[in-house]
Amino acid sequence: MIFDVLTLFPEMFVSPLQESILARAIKQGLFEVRAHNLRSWAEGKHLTTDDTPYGGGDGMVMKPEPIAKAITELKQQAPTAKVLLMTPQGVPFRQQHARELAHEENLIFLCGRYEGFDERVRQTLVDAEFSIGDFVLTGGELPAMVMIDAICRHLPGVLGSSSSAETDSFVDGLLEYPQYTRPAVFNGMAVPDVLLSGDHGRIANWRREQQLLRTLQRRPELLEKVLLTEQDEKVLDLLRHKLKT
Ligand SMILES: Nc1nonc1C(=O)N1CCN(Cc2ccccn2)CC1
Repeated sequence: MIFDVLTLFPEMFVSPLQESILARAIKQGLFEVRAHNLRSWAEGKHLTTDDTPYGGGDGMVMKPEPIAKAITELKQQAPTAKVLLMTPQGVPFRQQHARELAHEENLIFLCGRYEGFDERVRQTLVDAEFSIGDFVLTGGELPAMVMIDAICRHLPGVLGSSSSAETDSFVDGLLEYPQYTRPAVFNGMAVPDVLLSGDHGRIANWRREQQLLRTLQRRPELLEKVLLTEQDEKVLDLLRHKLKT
């Protein structure tokens, strides 16, 4: 997988990729991130990339020409690359998108600053628009890095053997169960006995119940979309009853 990023701040894509899992995966050649400065495709004495909005108003709008030139050039090397625009007006980015996008060979991320891009960029050059949440950031770089991180976890070999993206929160549509590690007692708080029992059937049931409880308490709306077994439904009825009392 090759991620191309078009940005005014390519340096923002250096240190997050020099640490931990992502750094190791890059070293192993599992994926590559190429951050390009949009200014390289700008014209004129000052290499202008933005201008004032037609119709007046505050802020600056990113000019269409440099972006069109950049995308055209990148697509010469990767004609099937999907162009993704980071914007608060985008589709809310979800785990399912991360899983699907991990199957692409090449993705091009368009990171905006200021008030965003000239609408003609969006209409003619962008394949999909994503938002990472209903809040306004200073630019599209962090959203692009968030998406790259989430997508990479689904690339073969990135998470290594010890864990898998298949057991993530949201994979089965439920929130994750609580995790514990040594010591067995910390500040007077003991690890639940079931986890020390060695009874893997009981542990699996306890973990599933904890997922259902946590999802019911924190994100009940997710339960509408989840495929639940009859056992799950029974547990949920009990939990709802307990929560009422
Ligand atoms: N939340 C988010 N999830 O994705 N992006 C954001 C986000 O807040 N921003 C701030 C505005 N930037 C500039 C901009 C504005 C409009 C159209 C395109 N670009 C983009 C990134």
